[in-house]
Amino acid sequence: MKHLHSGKVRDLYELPTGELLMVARDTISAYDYVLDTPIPDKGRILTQLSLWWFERLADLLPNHIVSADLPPDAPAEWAGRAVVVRRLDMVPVECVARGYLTGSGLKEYTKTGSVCGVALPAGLLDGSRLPEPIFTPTTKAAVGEHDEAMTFTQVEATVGDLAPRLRDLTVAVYRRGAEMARERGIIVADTKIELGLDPSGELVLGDEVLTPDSSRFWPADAWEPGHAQPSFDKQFVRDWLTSPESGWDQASGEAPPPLPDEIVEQTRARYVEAYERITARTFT
Ligand SMILES: N#Cc1c(N)ncnc1-c1cnn(Cc2cccc(F)c2)c1
Repeated sequence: MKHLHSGKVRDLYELPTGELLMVARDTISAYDYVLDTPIPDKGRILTQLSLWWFERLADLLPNHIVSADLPPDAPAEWAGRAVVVRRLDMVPVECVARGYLTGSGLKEYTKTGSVCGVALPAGLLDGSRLPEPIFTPTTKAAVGEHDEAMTFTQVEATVGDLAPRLRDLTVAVYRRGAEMARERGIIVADTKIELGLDPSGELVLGDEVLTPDSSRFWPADAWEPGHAQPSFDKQFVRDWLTSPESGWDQASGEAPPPLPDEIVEQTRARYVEAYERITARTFT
């Protein structure tokens, strides 16, 4: 099969049928680096979680999933982490919705009092819940570049009449995911979805959806506005990398060192826990 694209943690191939195969790797990224040490089963866990969400979002909009069965000419090791999807004409906007303020949104808010042109109440802190979830689109930056915030006017200039539908669908997907995850003790602070047009001009949900790679997952019981919230899945990795034990100096510009087995195991357990809590299924 033909290799089309490699992201930090996923690859995209074209099948002889013209459909695409989206393959999730066991890699994890932290501090803008793809770490050398894989997290066993991460690709399978997040693929299965995403498939579970696609089913629960099907009443909101159609999706690109064709099959979770491994195509005949794909390597057996991809089983459970490769999904056949139909080809879409992807919208050139990263569709992001935020229910909480942190990261680049907080940075913009601190400077301007708004995010992507949306004015927010004064006095919000890192991790504050927003009065309502907001659409905070960005450009699709080239590899190695950073996405740039877009105002709704810029989205309209880019996609025309699709703009309000991108906004409404992105916020609706976020609301559904955030509500269901919160009932299971996980805050989804924000999420990025990919939308594309099918040949009939219908907007279709692509990519992966509501995973810890496409969203910020926070443990609800640790939520406390005013400082950076602990990541549900990446905190063990972040804490070790920034501890003296790793010997890594982030300011050096050098790539992080390999992770100890203990950190790998704890991180794998967090992915399993997120999957099992949200889906109420046992990961096997
Ligand atoms: N999903 C989807 C999709 C589709 N259904 N049709 C056409 N293009 C795409 C598509 C193009 N880039 N990406 C991002 C991406 C995803 C997975 C792995 C990667 F390396 C990169 C998605």
